[in-house]
Amino acid sequence: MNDKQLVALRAAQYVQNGMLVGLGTGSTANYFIEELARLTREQGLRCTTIASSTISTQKAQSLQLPIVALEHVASIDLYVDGADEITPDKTLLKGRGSDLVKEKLLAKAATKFIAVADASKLVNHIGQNFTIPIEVIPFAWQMAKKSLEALGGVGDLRPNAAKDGFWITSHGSYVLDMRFDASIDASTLNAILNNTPGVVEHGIFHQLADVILIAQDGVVSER
Ligand SMILES: O=C[C@H](O)[C@H](O)[C@H](O)COP(=O)(O)O
Repeated sequence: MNDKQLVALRAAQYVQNGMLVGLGTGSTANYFIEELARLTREQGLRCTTIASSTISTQKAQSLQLPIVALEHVASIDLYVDGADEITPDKTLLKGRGSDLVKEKLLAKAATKFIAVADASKLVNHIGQNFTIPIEVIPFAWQMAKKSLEALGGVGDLRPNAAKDGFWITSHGSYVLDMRFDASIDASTLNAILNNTPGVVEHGIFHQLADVILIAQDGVVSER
């Protein structure tokens, strides 16, 4: 069993009968979805799920997990998702994929948000290994980019896979992938991005994770 699978299995132990459980997106979240399905099948666990992406919806449906749509729900019991970076103060960087908006809604709506990752995701500061994904309204991208450049941001629109156009998220946004000076702390950067007109959502998940589960060389630790 690899570390991503191990940590996902540990997160599944937090699921109790009757819970409404948010499903993240990515390879670690996929292991969690598979384990929920196994517990449902083999141990009679009863829970309802809500997915952060089309791909996680399809995965849950293919495993016969009960699923409800986001628009029917105001709060959930538990959300489990992976991350691209995790800092010592439990700030996450997410959004390598296309599903930031739903991921952050579920993270915020959850009574408990558990982030799950292998140790490769641990960093000292946000933006250490990846650019910050910033979803922008398509018609606002130039103005949003200029605002962020004035604050020291450097970056550009994410190209699509064929490199003949721009990446479109599941919410219909463009993505600015930007770097900022490492001296800007996550709290300040979070506030800057929250207050920039044209920004729909961004990949800094600050003060949202309640529990971080990290697996390293077959051992899971909680922080
Ligand atoms: O948008 C992508 C999500 O933030 C993922 O949770 C993140 O990229 C981690 O993915 P993985 O579990 O595949 O490492």
